[in-house]
Amino acid sequence: MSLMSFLPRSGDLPPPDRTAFLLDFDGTLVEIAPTPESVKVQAGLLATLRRLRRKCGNAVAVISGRPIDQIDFFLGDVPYAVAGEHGIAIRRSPGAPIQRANLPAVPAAWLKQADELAAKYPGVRIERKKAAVVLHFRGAPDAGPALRHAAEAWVATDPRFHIQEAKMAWEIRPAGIDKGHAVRDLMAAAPFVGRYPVFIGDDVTDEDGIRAAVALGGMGFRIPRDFPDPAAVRAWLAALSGGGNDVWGV
Ligand SMILES: O=P(O)(O)OC[C@H]1O[C@H](O[C@H]2O[C@H](CO)[C@@H](O)[C@H](O)[C@H]2O)[C@H](O)[C@@H](O)[C@@H]1O
Repeated sequence: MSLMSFLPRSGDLPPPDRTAFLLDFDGTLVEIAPTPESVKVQAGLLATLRRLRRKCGNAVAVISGRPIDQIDFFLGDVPYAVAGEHGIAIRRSPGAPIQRANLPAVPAAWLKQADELAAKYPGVRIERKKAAVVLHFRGAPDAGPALRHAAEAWVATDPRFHIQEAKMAWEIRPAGIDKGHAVRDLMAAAPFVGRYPVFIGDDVTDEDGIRAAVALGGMGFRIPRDFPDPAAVRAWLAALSGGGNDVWGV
């Protein structure tokens, strides 16, 4: 497939000094892997993001469901800003303090039951975050409905929490903050403020970011609707980062 055949309306982008990139991580910049820790950052991605940052006056952020320290592990200080845990934690620039929304912790009883479910269904992984717990069933697909059933029973007792549908996973987390919040927060300050936001994601949680980018007058793209896969996103960003300022070289 040629580069041009999958480019989503790139000609509509304003020049680099007026555009900001807000990028999801799993399934967008990197391919989905069997476990959260086994994702591979493809050769060239870091160089592409560095070039894009230079070209766009630093207006490049990663907005992930992962905690910020995991994004740091995979991408270092390459993104200028990082939002983690679907917007609960935000770091506005490299080295800046992380700002966390004040949200309730997942009840200890739910965490205990989650561990019991993992023991009952080999292959199920429990990922704990500061304000959430993720029930991963990529290693045990048949356990998905039972895990969902348990999660629904939990949130039915406490309306402060909801279930975030994810890829082969159910995430139980506090309601009220989503990736749209992260987009609005980052876009309110330099170097993002006043720019045209371009959000790229692949999952249900990214729809909040896409809606927010569009509401701010920008664009949102979703894999596989607009790009076939993360390789296509990386190729597009690489072309933009290397192109001329007039038409972004693509
Ligand atoms: O918002 P994202 O950056 O897309 O993060 C979403 C979740 O990604 C991770 O889980 C997903 O990716 C794993 C690695 O490819 C995969 O094994 C798993 O099945 C997926 O659900 C991460 O573990 C979660 O914390 C993120 O919320």
